[in-house]
Amino acid sequence: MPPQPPAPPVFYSFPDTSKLVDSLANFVVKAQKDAIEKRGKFTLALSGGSLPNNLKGLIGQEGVQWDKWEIFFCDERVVPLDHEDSNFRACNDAFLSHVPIPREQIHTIDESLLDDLDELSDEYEKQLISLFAEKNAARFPVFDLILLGMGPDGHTCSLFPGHELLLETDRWVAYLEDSPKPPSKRITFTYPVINHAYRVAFVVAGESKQDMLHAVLDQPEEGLPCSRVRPAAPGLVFWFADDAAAKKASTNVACHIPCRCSN
Ligand SMILES: O=C1O[C@H](COP(=O)(O)O)[C@@H](O)[C@H](O)[C@H]1O
Repeated sequence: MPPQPPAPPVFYSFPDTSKLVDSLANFVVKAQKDAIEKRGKFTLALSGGSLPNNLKGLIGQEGVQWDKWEIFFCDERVVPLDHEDSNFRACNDAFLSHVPIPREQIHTIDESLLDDLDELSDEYEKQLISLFAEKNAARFPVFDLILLGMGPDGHTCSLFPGHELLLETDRWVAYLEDSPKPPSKRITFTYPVINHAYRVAFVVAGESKQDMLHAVLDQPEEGLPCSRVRPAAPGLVFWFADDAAAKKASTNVACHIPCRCSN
């Protein structure tokens, strides 16, 4: 059977971020229920930036099996975990420290390797291998859900427009020393990881994202970092956007209404 084309993105827009936060929480609770029923655990990758605050709707949610969650970070700044630039710290302050996920199931970079980016990214990749290779030596890690942001310049994770890492097809975790957005040293998932997830959800809010969201949805041929997120079928891409960000977004997306996510 020929490979299935990726399904069109499912696009949810909301009048304000509080409704986006509630709907995102419902979506994640459903995704973790589905994953745990089918695979006994929930593997989730988190971004930094504006995403952590949008996860607050999960705090105190009923029916969540936190002890079965495994957390990775889609990208991380090469700084100590308590540094103000750390994506772990941002997620921990806003969300992780408020829910009972065992700390050993929150996979962070090895702070002893901050001076060696090659070793640092290799070690983080080994953490991925040890979690996912349990499953008959998977060729790629298959996350149940990857939550992504989108910068005003179109970057996602630490994959920036025009950067050579957009073409990385071998390493699962790569490093860069020339991030146009400070800090300059980062590690990041690559598309082989992102595009093997069961579900990927972008969370985008604010007027500053308007033009880029329009470009990503309406000019996919531009090859912007977010446009390159096309999980292999049956992987699904979801967009959670507030109306401020969605103002210029395309009308030809699968769903363009504020709704409680049932997916
Ligand atoms: O630097 C980063 O930026 C992106 C986007 O951040 P946002 O604040 O525009 O949502 C973020 O997803 C990534 O994790 C972070 O390292």
